[in-house]
Amino acid sequence: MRSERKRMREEGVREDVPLFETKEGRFRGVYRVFASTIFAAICLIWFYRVMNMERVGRGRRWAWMSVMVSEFAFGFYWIITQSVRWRILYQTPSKHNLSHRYKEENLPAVDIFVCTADPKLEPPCMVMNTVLSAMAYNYPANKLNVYLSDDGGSQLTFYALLKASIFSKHWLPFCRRFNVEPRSPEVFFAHHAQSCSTTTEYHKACLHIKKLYEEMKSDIESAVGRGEVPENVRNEHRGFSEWNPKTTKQDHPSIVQIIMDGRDINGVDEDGYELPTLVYVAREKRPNHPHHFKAGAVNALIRVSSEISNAPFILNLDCDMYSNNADTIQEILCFFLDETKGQDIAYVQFPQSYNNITKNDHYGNSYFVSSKFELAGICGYGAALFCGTGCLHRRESLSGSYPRDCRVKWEIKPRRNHNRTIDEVNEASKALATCTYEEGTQWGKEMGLVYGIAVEDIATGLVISCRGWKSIYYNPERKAFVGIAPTTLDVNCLQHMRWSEGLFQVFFSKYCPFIYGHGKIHLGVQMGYCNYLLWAPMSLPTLCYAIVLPISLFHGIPLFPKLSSMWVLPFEYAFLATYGYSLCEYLSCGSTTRGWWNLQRIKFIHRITSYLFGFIDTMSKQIGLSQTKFVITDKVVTDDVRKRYEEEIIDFGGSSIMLTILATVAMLNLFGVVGGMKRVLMELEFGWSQLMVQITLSLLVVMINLPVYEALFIRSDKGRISSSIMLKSIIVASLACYLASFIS
Ligand SMILES: O=c1ccn([C@@H]2O[C@H](COP(=O)(O)OP(=O)(O)O[C@H]3O[C@H](CO)[C@@H](O)[C@H](O)[C@H]3O)[C@@H](O)[C@H]2O)c(=O)[nH]1
Ligand SMILES: [Mn+2]
Repeated sequence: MRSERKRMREEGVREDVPLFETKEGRFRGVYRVFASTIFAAICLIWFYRVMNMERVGRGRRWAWMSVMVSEFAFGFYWIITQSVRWRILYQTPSKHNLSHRYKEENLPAVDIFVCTADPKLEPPCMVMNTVLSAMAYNYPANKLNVYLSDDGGSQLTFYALLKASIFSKHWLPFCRRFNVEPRSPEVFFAHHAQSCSTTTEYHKACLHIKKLYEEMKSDIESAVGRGEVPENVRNEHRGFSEWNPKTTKQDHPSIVQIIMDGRDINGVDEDGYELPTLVYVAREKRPNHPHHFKAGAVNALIRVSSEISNAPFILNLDCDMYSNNADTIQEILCFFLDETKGQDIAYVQFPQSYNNITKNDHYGNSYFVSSKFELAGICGYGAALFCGTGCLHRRESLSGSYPRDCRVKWEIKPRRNHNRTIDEVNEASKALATCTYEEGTQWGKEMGLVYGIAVEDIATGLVISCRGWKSIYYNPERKAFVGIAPTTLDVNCLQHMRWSEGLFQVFFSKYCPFIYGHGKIHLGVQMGYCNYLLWAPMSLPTLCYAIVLPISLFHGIPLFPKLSSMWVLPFEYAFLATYGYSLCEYLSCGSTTRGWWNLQRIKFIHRITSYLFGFIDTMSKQIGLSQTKFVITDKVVTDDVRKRYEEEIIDFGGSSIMLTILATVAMLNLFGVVGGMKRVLMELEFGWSQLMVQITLSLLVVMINLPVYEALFIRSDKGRISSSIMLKSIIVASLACYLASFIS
C-alpha cells in the first residue's frame, strides 16, 4: 500500500477525498426522549410488583413472584436492547472515487471462500451458482481466487465444480459483454426467462448460454440423482484419483485440487480473457478428530489459500449466498483503502438477505429490523457483528494480529508468480489441511475463527473487535449477497436453536462481552452483542408469562392492577409504546402489518421452543453433558413444501417435542381465556376490571396462535399438527390447570 501512496503522489491523485462517508440516523434525539418515558414506565411496574406482593394470598404468592421475576427480566432485556437504537450510523462507499484513485493493476487481490458441507442438504447445483457468481465479479480475474471448501468430501461436488469451471468460460464473458445481473445463472435465467426469446445479439447469446447452463445443470443433477460421477469423466480427470471406495464424509485425507490456475496463460475464457483461480478443498477428516464444523473449514481455507494466492482480503460466503451485485468488491474496498479511516478496519459485514421471502414473511426470515437498525446501531460504536457470510476480512485480522502490530507476519504479496507446478502447490496445500496440523498451535484460539462455539462467527467478530480492530456494517440499497431462507417451521426452529445456543454459549464463556470486552470495546457494543446473546435465557420469562398468566386466570388469581387503578397505566403504556414502536420500525422497512404480526408469532414460538432448548443445551454443555454440534440448515425445497410456503401456510411437520410445547401453551391460554371469562360473567366477586389485563394478554396469545389451533383441529394436509400431539397437549394443559388448584 505504501508504494501505492507514492505512486498516487507522483501522479497527483488527490488523497483527501474520502472513499466512504458516515451519516447519522435521523430522529435519534426524539427516540432518546421516547425511550426514557418507557424506562420510567418499566421502573413503575417494578415498583408496583415489589410493593404489592401482599395483594395475593400466601398460597398464591408463587404466581405473583414468577410474574415479577419475568417482568424484571423483560425490563432488563429491554434496557440491553437500547444501545443499538441510540447511535445508528450508516456508511456509504464511493466506488467512483476509488476508480479514480486506483488503477486496476494496483487493486489488491481477493480470496473468496465458499463453504459447503453436505451434497444432500446443499444441492451441488445451488453451490455452483454461488461459485459462478463469485467468479463473475467485475474485478480483474487475475486478482480473484475462488476456493470451495467441501466438508462433505464428495466426488459429486468435485464433479459439479469441474462442470462449473467449464461453464464459467462461457458465463464470465457473457456477463462481461452484456453486464448482466445477478450473476448466479439460475437466478438470472429465472428473472430473464422472457428476454431470452427474441432475436438481437444479446438474445441469441442469452439463448446459447441458457442452453449450456441447462446442460451443465442436468449433468450435475443426474450425477447427484444417481449418486455417482459418470465413468468417462472420472477417467478423464486425474483429480478423481483422490477418492477411493473407502472415502467417506467423516474419514478421508485432505484433498486440494487447483481446477483453474490463474498463472496458466492458456487458461482463458472464450473471449481470450484471463480466468480467476478456482480451487477445490476438502480438509482431512478422521472420526476421532474434532473438525470444528464451519470454523474448522474456514481455518483450513485460510491456510490453504495462503499457500496458493495469499490475497490480503478474504470474502466469506455460505454456499447458498450468491453475489447479487457484481461491483460489491469495489464497494467494500472503498472502506479498506480509505487512507485515513481504512487502516484499522478488520472486516466489512453485509446483512443476510434471502430471495425466497414471501409477502408477509410468515417465518420471520427477513430480519428487516436487525438489518436496518440494530446492526447499524452497533456499528455506530465502531464495531459490527461478524455474521459468518457476506463478510470481507483483512487477512491479517484473522491471523491473530492487532492493528498496525502484526504479531504473525503474513506475506501479503501475491504468490501467483512462483514457479512451482500445480501438483507441487496442491501437495504443499494438502499438508496445511490435515487433522493434525493445528495440534499445539493457536488455531481456533488466537488465530482464525474461534472453535467450540456454534456461532463461531459472532465469537470471532468479538475477539477481533476486542483486539482494537474496527469493523463496518454496510447495508447497500441493492442487496450484495442473497441466500435461501428456511421454508418449514422445523428447519427455521432448528436454525434458531443452534443460534440461540451458540450465542448464549458466548455469553457464558470467557468471551462474555461485559468481561472479555471490558475496557476494550464500547459499552454500547457490549450491550449490542447481548441483545442477541441473551435470546436463550429470555425463553424462561416468556414461558413463565405464557403459562402462569392463563393458569392464574383460570383460577381467578388477579395479577395486575384493576382497570380503575392508576397503576394500570405504566403497564398499558410500556406495552403499547414498545409494541407500537416496534410496528412503526417494521413498517418503515417497507413491509406489511401482517408481516409484523407474523413476526410476533414466530418470535413467540422461538422463545418457547428453540430458545428453551438452546438454553437447556447450553446449560448441559456447561456441566459437560453435551458437546457443540452444528445442524446444517436444509436448503432443499420439495414441491409440496414449496406450495405451502408460497401460500404462507405454516408447515408444522417435524420435531414433536417442540410442537407439543407449542400446542400445550396454546391450549393453556385458550383454557385461561375461557375460564377467566366464565368467572367474570358468572361470579360476582370478579368485576371485569379485576381480570381484564390478564384476559387481554391471554387473548392476545390465543390470537397470535390461531394458526396453531387451525393446524391442531382443522387442517388435514401434511403440514398440520398430528392428533397424538393434539391429545398430549390437551392432557398436559388440563393437568397443569388442575394441579395448580392444589397450590393456590
Ligand atoms: O461442518 C460444517 C457445517 C457447516 N458448514 C457450512 O457453513 C455454512 C452455514 O451453514 P448453514 O447450515 O447454512 O447455517 P446458517 O444457520 O444458515 O448459517 C448462519 O449461522 C452460522 C453459525 O451458526 C454461520 O456459520 C453462517 O455463516 C451463518 O450464515 C454452510 O455454507 C455450510 O455448508 C461447513 O462448511 N461445515
Ligand atoms: Mn444458511
